[in-house]
Amino acid sequence: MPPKERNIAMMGYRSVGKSSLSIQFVEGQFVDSYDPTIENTFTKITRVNSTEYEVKLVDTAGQDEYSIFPAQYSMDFHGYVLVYSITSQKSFEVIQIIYEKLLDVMGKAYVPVVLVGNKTDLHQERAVSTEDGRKLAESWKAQFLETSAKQNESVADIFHLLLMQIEKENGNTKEQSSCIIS
Ligand SMILES: Nc1nc2c(ncn2[C@@H]2O[C@H](COP(=O)(O)OP(=O)(O)OP(=O)(O)O)[C@@H](O)[C@H]2O)c(=O)[nH]1
Repeated sequence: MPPKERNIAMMGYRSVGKSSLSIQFVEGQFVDSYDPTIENTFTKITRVNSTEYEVKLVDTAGQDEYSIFPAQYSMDFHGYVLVYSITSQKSFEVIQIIYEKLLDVMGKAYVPVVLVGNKTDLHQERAVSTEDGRKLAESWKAQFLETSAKQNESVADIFHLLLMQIEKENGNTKEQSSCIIS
């Protein structure tokens, strides 16, 4: 069977680590420099349980509270990774605005989303509590993870959870049990 194609967009405020998470997932490395993204697309074959997926990952340009939701990201996407940095309250506020705009532009009450609080290695600079992140995700009925792109902590789990969430949305629940990522 050919892999299932899944298109996923990474969204969030500037400099929260969208590119770093994408590169860590796809290439298994962390580059400690900052180069603002315009748009990048990555492809990776990944397996969740016995199903193979071809993930097309679109790393978008950072957005702020004034950005209009880019129309090109409202079509042909199966799910969204919404990223903030645990060191930035502003990025946490912006992600809520991005989520509202996403639902609005999709005209749906539910869209497969994983909320990600990145940069957990910078715990001394933490500005957003785990509890606040979890509560926000609960209010969205979304999955929630805290990650470190730098230390490769929970990075693959983001995509694993989202792929499962997308399966559920498509009515395929058999893959909700135990999971293996490769
Ligand atoms: N300590 C630490 N730094 C990180 C982490 N993830 C990203 N960074 C750093 O944060 C800065 C911004 O990372 P990017 O991945 O470029 O962020 P982005 O969200 O893609 O930024 P835009 O392209 O502007 O939207 C870079 O200097 C990264 O090295 C992390 O988990 N821990």
